Amino acid sequence: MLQSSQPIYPVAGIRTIETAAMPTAKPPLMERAGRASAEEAVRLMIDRPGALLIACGPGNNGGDGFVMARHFLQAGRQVVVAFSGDTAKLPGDAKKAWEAWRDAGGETLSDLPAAPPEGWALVVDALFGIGLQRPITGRYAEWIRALNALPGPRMSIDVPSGLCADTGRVLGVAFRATHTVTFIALKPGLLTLDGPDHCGELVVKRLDLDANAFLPAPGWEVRPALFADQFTPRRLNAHKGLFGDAVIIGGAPSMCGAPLLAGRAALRAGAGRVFVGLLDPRAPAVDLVQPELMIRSAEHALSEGQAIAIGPGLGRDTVAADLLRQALASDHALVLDADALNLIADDDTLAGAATRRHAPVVLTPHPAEAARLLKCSPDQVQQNRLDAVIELSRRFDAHAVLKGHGSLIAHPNGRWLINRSGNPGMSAAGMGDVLTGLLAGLLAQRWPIEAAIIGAVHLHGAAADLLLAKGIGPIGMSASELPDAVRILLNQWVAQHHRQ
Ligand SMILES: NC(=O)C1=CN([C@@H]2O[C@H](COP(=O)(O)OP(=O)(O)OC[C@H]3O[C@@H](n4cnc5c(N)ncnc54)[C@H](O)[C@@H]3O)[C@@H](O)[C@H]2O)[C@@H](O)CC1
Ligand SMILES: [K+]
Repeated sequence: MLQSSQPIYPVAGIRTIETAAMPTAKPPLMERAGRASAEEAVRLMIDRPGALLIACGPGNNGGDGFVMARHFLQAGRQVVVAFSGDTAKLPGDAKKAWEAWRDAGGETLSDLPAAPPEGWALVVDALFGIGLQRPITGRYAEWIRALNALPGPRMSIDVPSGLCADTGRVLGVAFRATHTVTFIALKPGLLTLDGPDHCGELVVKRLDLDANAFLPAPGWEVRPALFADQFTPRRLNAHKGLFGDAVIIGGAPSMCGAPLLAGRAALRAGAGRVFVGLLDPRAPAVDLVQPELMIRSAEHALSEGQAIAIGPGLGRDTVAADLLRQALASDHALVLDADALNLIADDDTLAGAATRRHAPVVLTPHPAEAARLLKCSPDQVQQNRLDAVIELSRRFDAHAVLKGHGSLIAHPNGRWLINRSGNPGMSAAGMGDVLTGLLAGLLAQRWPIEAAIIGAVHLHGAAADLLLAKGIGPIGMSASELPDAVRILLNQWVAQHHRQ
């Protein structure tokens, strides 16, 4: 079954939904959140007898922790609650949750207790959620460090404490959960930058709310269901002309590997023919590993194909700039990667030509390339990856993909998505070239632009995940291994989709 995509809301959106839903919510949202957390915790504690520890913070995230604790107490389970704040200062709902815990006979410790000899059945982080406002210091930082050092499963309520729910940045120090139960909908910071490293397994509890009915989602999680319309089985009476021609331009002297990798990926993604236009005059006339690739001079290749990707190993000299100018003037869908992005960042005329294009443009920068395009530092891009990709798309009136864990996609219509496939095996040279080739390959087959981008980004990560599952990586996974895995997945997905 191709699972449908889940909506993603920044904190401001979650707040809007909460405010709209709260007045009429029966049972109240905090009761639902605490109960949902308890249900998830039960699953994690199967075969783990003994007490669980819940560390509660000074806001409503702490309130969820008190509700959860009460459920376990009432179910006869040993539960220890630590809360170092002043109960008189708890916000309304959290105060009620603490009172209900106290009235049920629960005790609250003002400091973290020593772990029992057999360890905790589960450690629960209910310190901070979406209300985190600044870096964590002092006692809360000490608590988080101590909790992180404990063995066994560790669960975060809503957001790992210390993680910015909008950006995935660690503010000071952050709880490292093995499991995170998040409420109402996904948040961007759980899915990109340092978010996935801190969330562990991520579960969404909607609290019986249809978030989209309160506020249309601005962003979505990437899932194959979003591009499954393109999964067409091939007719028996098919020929290569039906699957389009992809063109890859790049390969200045000593940089021919990059466009060849992209070309191989385009072939494995199903393009009928792939032209690779190389700048290096001494480049080999044939790729002996992949002789199907049609190697041409860069100039010659530009006159072929339905989709062009330019940039891998392109270099930045005047010949490269001139080729880019020609590619921008063509009527084809155009993928700009690597040095094509660097050239545009340095030349306002080229940037203007990219922005004014009628046919679609896709920018696929890594954070350093995005920084050059946005005239800021890579750190600034990483501080808020979502804002950066939206700004890139807006500034160039183009589709933009910001690479890195939790790759982000922004479309000129304002819609954005976050991809969750992929693993650290992809931190290797040539992986970006493979993504560029996949995009060109899907565009050549006339996938609509959004489906091609979402599909290529997801396939790229999913292929690496398939290799990982076979023991090929993360250490030593190489870009040349990805295209074969892409082919396996695409064929599986098409077959699966048509069995449903
Ligand atoms: N509002 C609602 O309707 C619901 C809220 N829920 C829970 O409530 C959470 C949000 O609650 P809040 O808005 O109270 O926010 P939090 O509980 O995340 O934290 C806010 C509190 O922490 C303090 N604080 C923020 N950053 C700090 C720092 N670095 N060091 C020390 N103190 C810091 C603030 O002054 C405030 O007291 C959600 O994440 C979720 O867990 C759920 O119960 C679902 C319903
Ligand atoms: K938390």
